[in-house]
Formats: sequence, structure tokens, C-alpha cells
Amino acid sequence: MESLDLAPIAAVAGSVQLPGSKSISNRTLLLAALAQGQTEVRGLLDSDDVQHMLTALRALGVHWAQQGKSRDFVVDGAGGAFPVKQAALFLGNAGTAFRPLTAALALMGGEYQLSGVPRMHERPIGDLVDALLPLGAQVTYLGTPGYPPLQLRSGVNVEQDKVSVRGNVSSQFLTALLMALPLTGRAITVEVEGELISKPYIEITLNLMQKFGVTVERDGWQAFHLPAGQQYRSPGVIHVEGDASSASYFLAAGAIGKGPVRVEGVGRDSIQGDKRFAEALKQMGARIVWGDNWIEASAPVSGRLQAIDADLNHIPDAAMTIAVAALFADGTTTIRNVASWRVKETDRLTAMATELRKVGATVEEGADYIRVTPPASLTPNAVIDTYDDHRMAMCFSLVALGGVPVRINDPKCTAKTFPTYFEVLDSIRR
Ligand SMILES: O=C(O)C1=C[C@@H](OP(=O)(O)O)[C@@H](O)[C@H](O)C1
Ligand SMILES: C=C(OP(=O)(O)O)C(=O)O
Repeated sequence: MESLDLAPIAAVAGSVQLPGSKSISNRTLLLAALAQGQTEVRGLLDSDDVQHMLTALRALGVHWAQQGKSRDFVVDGAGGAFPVKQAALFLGNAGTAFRPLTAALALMGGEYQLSGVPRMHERPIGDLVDALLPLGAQVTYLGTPGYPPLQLRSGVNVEQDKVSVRGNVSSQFLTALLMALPLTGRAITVEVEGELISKPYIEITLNLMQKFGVTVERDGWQAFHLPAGQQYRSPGVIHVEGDASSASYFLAAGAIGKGPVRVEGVGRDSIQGDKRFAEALKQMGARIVWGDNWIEASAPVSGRLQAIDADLNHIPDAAMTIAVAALFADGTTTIRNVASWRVKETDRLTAMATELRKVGATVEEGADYIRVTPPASLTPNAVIDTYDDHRMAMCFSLVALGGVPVRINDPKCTAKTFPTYFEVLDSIRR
């Protein structure tokens, strides 16, 4: 297996132009494809997850074109119905492609097969399917019930004024329903069963739907009402913000390795919940400065971060970066309410505990929490397994800031959201 040996990093400083947000890129592509009119999408993320969405849309007959070698794309909206009515789509491990396409295609009618990598076939989708069936969708599980791969067939359009969806396994099910339901043209209320997790991702969904002309009336996090007769319309141009989850590695690097490190493309004005990673880092003692479109992090004046005990359900992806930053903090850090880690790219609670122990940390792994006590000194030359999880590779690169060499196995797994991650990290070495 390919691996990357990272030499100790003495200090970091500088500025990083963030790649586009995965969450915004894939939502924008789908909404642009469903809309009436042509949309210019500027600053689209260049990564596997987005490539899967682009490839799927092309297979569905949606015309899009890249502007030269730039990350600006023009998408010709299909006006609510994709031209191709039969297709087999392979969506890798991209939750932001798989879940929203399932809902849109199930309600649109046609015959589609959706599959992914083996891990995608272990990531639940039953709650979304259960919400689609009462609307008349015909969904067959081709493997294990409750999981991809799926077969979708044209169903009878059942008029319902209410649908409910469980919100405690993944917020992507609610996102998928909300984005797809305007295709029916009818008024409908979506009720959320159970405690909704990862709430800020719903804000991204509602914000982008609004940009495409569809309004959702809401009652907190419990109910979302779509008035009748709304159709997606192109807003003309959409700028994709920098990725706030990708920002977390560089902000943490600045907080651990002196800094300042500035990330550009995400700031105070961002619609991404993961910008709040900077608040968690601040709680650990890091010095944080906010701009409208940038964030800067430096180490505490004392030089040492402090442990925190925090519920990080609102930033599940960036929370992994806190788990590794805990290696550089005085005391025991507890990250709570992250049960969803178990159903992402890998079982992230177990993977995180296993790999943190390799560098000498004492780790307690709970059903939905992790507790990390750093060692007196980090174990040199640890060999980190990454489990085909881009975030495992990216957050464990921070170990090199502890003055020890570290080996990252399968570093190319960052391609899911950030193919050039290690080159960008190199650019802030001082
Ligand atoms: O909607 C989105 O763009 C995402 C929602 C989150 O998933 P969950 O809702 O499953 O926690 C997050 O982890 C994922 O990377 C992206
Ligand atoms: C959970 C993640 O991805 P997905 O969009 O596939 O759920 C992630 O990027 O950390």
C-alpha cells in the first residue's frame, strides 16, 4: 500500500485558499440540474464526491460544461425532470450524491439503479426509503435491507400532505427529502422524528433552495412546510464557498504550530456550520480572528492548548480534528454526541481510538463519545491506518506538529474531498 512519511513540522504560518465546499458543490449541482434555466457555478470543488455527482447528472441527460480548466461550470437545468429515464449510477462513497439523488429520482419516476463502493453499502439509507414509500416511490433493496444498492422504479404518485423522516441517523435524509419534494408541485409538510443531528447542514440546504427560488416554512427543527406550486429557477450565478471542514486542519495547525494560519474562502458570512470549528478551537485557548471571508488561527499566548469537554454534534466532520488537536492540549478532552461517526466513511469512533493509541494517547471509546488524554510525549514513527477515510488521513497529518515523524497509509484517500491536501499542508511549513 502507498504511504506518506511526514517529517516533523517545526512551525506553520501562512495563508491557504480553500477548495470549494463539498456540501455546497453537490447541492448546487443537483438544484441547478433540477431548475429551469442555466446556472453558472463558480469555484466548484474538484474531488471524487463532486465528480460522482457530475458523472451521474450527465448519465441522467443533464448537460453541463466546464469552463476551460477553471472550476467554473455551466449547468443547463432540466426543468424538473431528467431526460434519461433508465440508468445505473455509481456514486462511490458520496453521501451528498447518494441520498439526494435517491430522493429526487424516486419521486421523478423512471428506472434507476444506485450503487457505491462496498462501504457505501454499509451506510444506512432505510430512514430515507421509509419516508419515500408512502409518497408512492418504489424502492427495492438489492443487497441488505436498509442499505444500498437500490433499485428505483416509477411508482404511483400518492397525494400526501404530510411525510415524516427520522433525523437521528443522518441529516442527509431530511436534506434529500426537502430538495426533492418541490418536484411534486404539491404542498407538503415534513415532520422530523427523533432528535435531528448535524442541524447546520439543514441550514445549508434551506439557504441553497431559497437561492433557487423555493421557500420552506419551518417550525424550528421539527416541521418543514413546502407551499404548493414552487419550482426551482436558476439564480444565474452561484459562488461556492471554501470548504469549512477542510479549513479545520489548517486552523488546528495554526493553533498547534504557532501560526498565524489564515484560511480564505470561509469566514463570518459562511453558510456552513463547520465554521464553528473555530469556536471550539478558541475554547481550547487558540487565538482566532474572523473576517467576512477568512478565519485566522494562532497558538495560545501560553503556547499550550487546554482540553475541552464539548458536545460537537453540530460539527461532526470537524470534530475529528478536535480529537487530534487534543493530543496537544493539557488535560483530557471529551467529544460528545457523535454517534453518527460510526456510519460515515468508516466507524470513526473505533478508527480514531485505534490510531490515537498508536501515537501514545490514552483513549476511552463510548457508544457516542470519545475521551482523549495525550501522552507525555508522542510516539515517533507511528504508522497511521486511514480506513479509506479522507478525514482520518487529514487530521492525523497534524501529529507531525508534535516534533515526531508520522507515516500516513493510503494518503490518496483524501481525494474524496481534498485531493491536494498534503501539498497545501506543505505550503504552510515554516
Ligand atoms: O449534508 C451534508 O452535506 C453533510 C452532512 C453530514 O452528515 P450527517 O447528517 O450524516 O451527519 C456531514 O457529516 C457530511 O459530511 C455532509
Ligand atoms: C461524512 C462525510 O461524507 P458524506 O458526505 O459521504 O456523508 C464526510 O465528508 O466526512
